[in-house]
Amino acid sequence: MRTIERVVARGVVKTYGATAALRGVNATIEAGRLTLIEGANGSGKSTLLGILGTVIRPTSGSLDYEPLGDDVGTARGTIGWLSHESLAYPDLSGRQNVELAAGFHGLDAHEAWRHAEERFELGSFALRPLRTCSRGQRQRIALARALVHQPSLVLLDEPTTGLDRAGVARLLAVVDAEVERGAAVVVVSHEPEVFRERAAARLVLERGRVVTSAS
Ligand SMILES: Nc1ncnc2c1ncn2[C@@H]1O[C@H](COP(=O)(O)OP(=O)(O)OP(=O)(O)O)[C@@H](O)[C@H]1O
Repeated sequence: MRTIERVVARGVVKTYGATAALRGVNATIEAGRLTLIEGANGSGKSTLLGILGTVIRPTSGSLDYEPLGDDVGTARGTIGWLSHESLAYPDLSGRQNVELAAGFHGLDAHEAWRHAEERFELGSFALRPLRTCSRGQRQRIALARALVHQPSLVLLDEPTTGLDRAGVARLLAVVDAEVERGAAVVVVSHEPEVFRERAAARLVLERGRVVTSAS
């Protein structure tokens, strides 16, 4: 699989009717480091993550997934996404969800499950229908699913949601391992202090604009 080394957003605008969610965002996301996106409710964080993840089309502006280029279809195969709506099937078990995602990426489902089970410490809860799992358990399965194909761009929207202290510690270990592996990891969080010390770059949004960009 070809990998993304850098994502460059230039002049990205996204409007929903009369609402301007993003008003000309310039940003560079680099591989091998954690980029933290911060901002108040409604400042455009999830919209920006959605655009980086190719699930939302910008109204104007451009995205370049270096060295793959601007074709979102090519980039999509190497993106891992953890979102509010974990995009998983509630009637399937966690294991089936992970195996399905592995199959989607052309991986051996059994092998992918064994690896995910060990890495994310997925206990017997992962064998029950997802809808019967707690929020924290679902979040762990969603993370396992998002990372099953070793994506080079990892997008995590509010990844601490529903996690207890041990869960947050486990999540941070996964974030560190992904950065170490060389992935570009982007986190949107209302708890930025949890990530700040390991974030090599920060983007602070205010009403659709980047007001602080530090690395
Ligand atoms: N599908 C949509 N249709 C209409 N307006 C939208 C849509 N998605 C987002 N918006 C608007 O765009 C703006 C930015 O929303 P976005 O969800 O990106 O903000 P956010 O910073 O992630 O917010 P939060 O911290 O509350 O999750 C908001 O004013 C929101 O109401």
